[in-house]
Amino acid sequence: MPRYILVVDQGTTGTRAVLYDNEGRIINYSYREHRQIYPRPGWVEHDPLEIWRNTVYVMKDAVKLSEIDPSDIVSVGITNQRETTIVWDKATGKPIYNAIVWQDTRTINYCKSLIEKGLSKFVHEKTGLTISTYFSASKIKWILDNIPGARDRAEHGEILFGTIDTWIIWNMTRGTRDHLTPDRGGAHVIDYSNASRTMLFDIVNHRWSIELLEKMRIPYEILPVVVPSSSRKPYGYMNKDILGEEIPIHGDLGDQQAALVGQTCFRRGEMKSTYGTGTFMLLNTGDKPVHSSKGLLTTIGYVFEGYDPVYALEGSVAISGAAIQWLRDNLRIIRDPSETEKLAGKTGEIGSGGVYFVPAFSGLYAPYWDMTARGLIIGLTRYTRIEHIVHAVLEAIAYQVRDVYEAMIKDAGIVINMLKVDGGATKNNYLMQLQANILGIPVLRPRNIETTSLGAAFAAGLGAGLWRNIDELRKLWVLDKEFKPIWSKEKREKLYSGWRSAVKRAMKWLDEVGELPGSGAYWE
Ligand SMILES: Nc1ncnc2c1ncn2[C@@H]1O[C@H](COP(=O)(O)OP(=O)(O)O)[C@@H](O)[C@H]1O
Ligand SMILES: O=P(O)(O)OC[C@H](O)CO
Repeated sequence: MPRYILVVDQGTTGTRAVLYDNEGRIINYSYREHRQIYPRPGWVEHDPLEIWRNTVYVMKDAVKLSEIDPSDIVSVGITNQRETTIVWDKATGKPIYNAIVWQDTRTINYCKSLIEKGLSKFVHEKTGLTISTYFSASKIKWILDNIPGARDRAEHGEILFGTIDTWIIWNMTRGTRDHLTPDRGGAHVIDYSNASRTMLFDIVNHRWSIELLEKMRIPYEILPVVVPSSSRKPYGYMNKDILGEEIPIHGDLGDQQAALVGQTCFRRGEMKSTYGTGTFMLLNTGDKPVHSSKGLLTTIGYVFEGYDPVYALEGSVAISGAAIQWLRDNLRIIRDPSETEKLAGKTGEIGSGGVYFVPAFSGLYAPYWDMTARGLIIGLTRYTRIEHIVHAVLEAIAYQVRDVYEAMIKDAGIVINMLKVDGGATKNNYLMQLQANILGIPVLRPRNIETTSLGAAFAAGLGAGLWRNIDELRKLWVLDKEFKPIWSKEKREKLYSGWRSAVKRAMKWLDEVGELPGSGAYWE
């Protein structure tokens, strides 16, 4: 009898439902983009109800396209853009505010105040994170402080907080009876990997940090229950109204941790880089957290029932594929991301012609962690054409990975001699070749670049007993193409040092110029 796993991969740009068989092969998938809402400079929101509607649509569509019987789906796995924050009414299911997206920088002044109060060391030791607008904590606080009545309702248990996985699982199980939190209207859960991105979770003792909740005045009552990323007991069952069958949900992972799993980086020292809206490089550091001194985050990789927890060092880059979207949506110089490959290819030996693009749209994340940096294009001359700028945008994606790679080898003290890559932007062969040239090591792309959804399928399938252990999963990774570096060391280092100079100029921009008319991005 055929047996399938249905995965929902809810990303920053869009939502994908993918059906996998028990060999880890994609049977079919469906995808839908959602609106990016920018109410002010630096603010980024999504409509949670639109995301839920899209989730239902893509699940139904993927099942229809696959022509399978939903009763053959043994489990559902969820993976999601992390940190993005939703607070909703437990009774009506209505969000009390839009989802505040991980890239949103409205809480910059609040985060600065936490740093000024000397909380950086405490936060880093407890949560593994650097105080930043990036994580959920300051976003929750913004909603509680700014939406009338929210704090009071939170204290009375009327509203719930969740990251996107929480929101989707709650909606999937809403109205069903057999789930982990019967008093909350649906399964109100978050897995360890997602919890470790809230800046409220104690990653050593595996519990919500009461000290941090008190310091930020966030009521415990609104927090979800933390569950294993792969669980034998389902968190709940998807409501029969959705696909006509009640299907158990056994897997939940933040998308970057899911990609680590999908790339089968199960051993200490194994690493991957995922190129989606942002780029995220994760290194498996085994069952103990490694604290970084070079601007990397320490995070929970995954917690699979029956295994030791796995920690990771993470280099997060906020803007990579998003810069391509910006070329398409804001500058309108391309119609489709794939055009960048051809345009950049036109430049030949000239490359970007001395142009650098620093996409600090949400400040700079790893390894710089500068919330006050803003984007720039530098090195322009009258010679510069669209293709040089496009080239500089692709280079920026690759240079940011080099920055993180440098921090990774220094922090972890290991030799890294190849990089496994995945995510939407890795379709771009030109970008992958640039990446190998800029790193000076081979770049390996697997046949399935939807590694994020594959990781969630592995988590759900392990929980449901479709696969017996992680060794079975390792065999399912298949190489598509290896990109070998071809630049000389001299060329590589010269161009990279130009990048470092460009980054320096983008840093501290808001500190230097203050708030300019029209740039109003702050929440006081
Ligand atoms: N051929 C391409 N070249 C460069 N970037 C691309 C290409 N195709 C897609 N992208 C970028 O990849 C991103 C989508 O990848 P995906 O893995 O689906 O992201 P997410 O999970 O963040 O939604 C978009 O930001 C898009 O601009
Ligand atoms: O939506 P993605 O794939 O760019 O991933 C977003 C990350 O999870 C943010 O931390």
